[in-house]
Amino acid sequence: LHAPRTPHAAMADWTDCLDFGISLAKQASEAVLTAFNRQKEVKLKSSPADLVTETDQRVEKMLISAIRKRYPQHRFIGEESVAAGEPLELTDRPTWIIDPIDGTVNFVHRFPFVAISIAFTVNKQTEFGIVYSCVEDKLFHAQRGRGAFLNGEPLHVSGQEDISRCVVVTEIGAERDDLALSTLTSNIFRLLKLPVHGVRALGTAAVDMCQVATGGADAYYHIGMHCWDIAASAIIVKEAGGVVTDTDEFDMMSRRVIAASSSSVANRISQVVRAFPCRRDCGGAPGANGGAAL
Ligand SMILES: O=P(O)(O)O[C@H]1[C@H](O)[C@@H](O)[C@H](O)[C@@H](O)[C@@H]1O
Ligand SMILES: [Mg+2]
Ligand SMILES: [Mg+2]
Repeated sequence: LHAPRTPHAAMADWTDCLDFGISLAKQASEAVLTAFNRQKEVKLKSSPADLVTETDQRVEKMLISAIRKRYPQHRFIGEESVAAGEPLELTDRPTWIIDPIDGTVNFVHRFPFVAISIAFTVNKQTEFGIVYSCVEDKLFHAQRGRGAFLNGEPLHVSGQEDISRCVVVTEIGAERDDLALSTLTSNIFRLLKLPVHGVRALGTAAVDMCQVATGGADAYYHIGMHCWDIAASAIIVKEAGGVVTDTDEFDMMSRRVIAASSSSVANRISQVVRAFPCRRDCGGAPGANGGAAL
């Protein structure tokens, strides 16, 4: 059952790729910070709140070309490459899942939470994740089975089991249609009425989710994000002892996620939070879940 399904899995240790990914994330952060206070040319993607800048595109190209030069056989899923028409397909091949700037709205507004998010999968299993919160200079990373770290210090979730003692992080993404907005705002209303201690949103899914790994938040949920927003932070939460789920198994392509300090908190959130229909990023049946509980 555990025999490698492809020759790639025979190379059990991906530390060289992780170290290279971390060095690239630091390089990319320099480019993001150089542009952070400068005038930006902003383009729209899926909605008036889904922005992209030349820096997003340039950073992603830099990351992919550097990785391709070192690992020519590897595959890529990059937010801006997909936006430019590249196919979004996760295979068994070693794959880098890249969000060059997570929090582009923040980047455009100089709201100081922007991150580079890089995940790496083999046989569709995440081997490591890197989230670099550039302005904060906080490098989160995790390697499968080897723990989660913030600037080299080990991370552990809060372990909170009581939803009424939780700080919950979420995002109101780029959707501006009535169904999405009424679903998302009523989710926040129901959580606050439980009550929970607080609801927070930093404007970057990756950094939001890493707060669960630090114990600074106790849960995170999001509907409508994409695989590149959360692929890296998902393994960081899991390696910090947290739970990452959806209705059942976590499926990074489903565009729904719950990350929590404990399964009891994850279960409570899945009872309270409702989803709206989202087309899957790839694979499986088209996104169902029209407003049902997660
Ligand atoms: O900034 P990007 O990479 O586009 O990702 C954000 C997404 O676009 C928003 O819809 C979400 O609300 C944010 O949490 C993501 O970080
Ligand atoms: Mg993103
Ligand atoms: Mg992005």
